[in-house]
Amino acid sequence: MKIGVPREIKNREYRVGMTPAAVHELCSHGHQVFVETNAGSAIGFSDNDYSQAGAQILESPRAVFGAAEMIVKVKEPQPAERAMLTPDHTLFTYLHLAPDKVQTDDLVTSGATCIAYETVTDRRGHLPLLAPMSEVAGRMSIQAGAHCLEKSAGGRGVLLGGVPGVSPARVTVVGGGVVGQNAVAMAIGMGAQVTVLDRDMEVLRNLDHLYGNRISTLFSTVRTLEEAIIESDLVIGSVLIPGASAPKLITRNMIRRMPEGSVIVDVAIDQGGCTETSKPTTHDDPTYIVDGVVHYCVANMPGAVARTSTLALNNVTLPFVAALANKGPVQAMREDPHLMAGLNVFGGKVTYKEVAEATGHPYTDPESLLGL
Ligand SMILES: NC(=O)C1=CN([C@@H]2O[C@H](COP(=O)(O)OP(=O)(O)OC[C@H]3O[C@@H](n4cnc5c(N)ncnc54)[C@H](O)[C@@H]3O)[C@@H](O)[C@H]2O)C=CC1
Ligand SMILES: CC(=O)C(=O)O
Ligand SMILES: [Mg+2]
Repeated sequence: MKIGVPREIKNREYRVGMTPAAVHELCSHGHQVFVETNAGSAIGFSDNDYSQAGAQILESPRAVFGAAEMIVKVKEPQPAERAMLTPDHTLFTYLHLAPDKVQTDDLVTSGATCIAYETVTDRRGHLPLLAPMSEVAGRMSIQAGAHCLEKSAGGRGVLLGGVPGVSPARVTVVGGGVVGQNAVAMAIGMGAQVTVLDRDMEVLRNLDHLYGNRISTLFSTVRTLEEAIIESDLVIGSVLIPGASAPKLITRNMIRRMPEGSVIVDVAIDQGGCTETSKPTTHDDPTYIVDGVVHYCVANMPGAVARTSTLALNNVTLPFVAALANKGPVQAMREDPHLMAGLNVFGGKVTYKEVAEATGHPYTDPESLLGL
């Protein structure tokens, strides 16, 4: 198969869809890989590294899209990239379609086969292609939050760990999944006082087992959430209902009652955000203030630590890229229901229920389309 790796064009996005090691693996299976010039140069993967791995370097995104049958990326395709997609393309990348009707409409119009990393599943029902970026974003969320709590960033001037004789900051993590668990680990490491809310008792039991009375766990209801939020210095928004728009659990009324200069890091912003006041921001301009509360809502947080993130992402995507290339996308999905769970748009039809519901497109069952 002919595989294309364009340079990412989202704001401050330095990750790349395939590392030279991944390219080498694909080429050794007999595939052809086309990499856009400088696709990885910002994180130490030069054009020469890719050439030595067996790739052909092309000068423009148009040349890559023109040469390739499958496009392997990191972030959702931007408008200029969507305009280059055709029914002959398979697109394998993060998509986050539910809160993004415009992108969904464009992918439907393109006729391409669009497989979203974030809805591919595994045997345990987890999301293996989202997990490494959630690990990164969860760890970063506490770093970002600690910085936003500083006065110069608009925060209330609180140190997460406090000092002897002065209480530590109160950190509330809403959603104890992969982002949440990594945020908890960092917040504890920095000496904060941590509360985690979730609706899955197994998640809360595991956290309790790990940290005992170092943290508080709360079953998430409107009441417990409200009580925790209004007392927090730092809130991490990390809920997810796979494929769906994030529920707006944290209301404007709760935010109004938080202390002046407190901080919300809404990691769930890529699915639309879990507060009523969240809107996506960029690494260039990551925060804004509503009712005295600093909001950090960067939708591609792992892009800031792009080398670590690219290596972590390739560890999990490579087996799927290889299966798609070796078998062809339709056969690969027929043989693997977990890969098929990633199919969001196919031949002009929306094949993921939550995306169809959120964007007003009719839903088509992927099994029927793939002839199962
Ligand atoms: N902004 C960024 O750069 C990045 C954002 N993310 C996003 O972070 C979000 C979280 O991802 P993961 O931790 O991997 O998901 P996950 O599925 O591992 O965890 C989500 C948790 O939310 C919980 N939850 C669902 N409804 C809830 C409710 N009403 N109250 C409390 N908890 C509830 C679930 O039980 C689950 O434990 C996703 O939207 C993901 O796309 C991930 C990586 C990077
Ligand atoms: C998951 C995601 O949105 C990211 O890594 O940018
Ligand atoms: Mg206030």
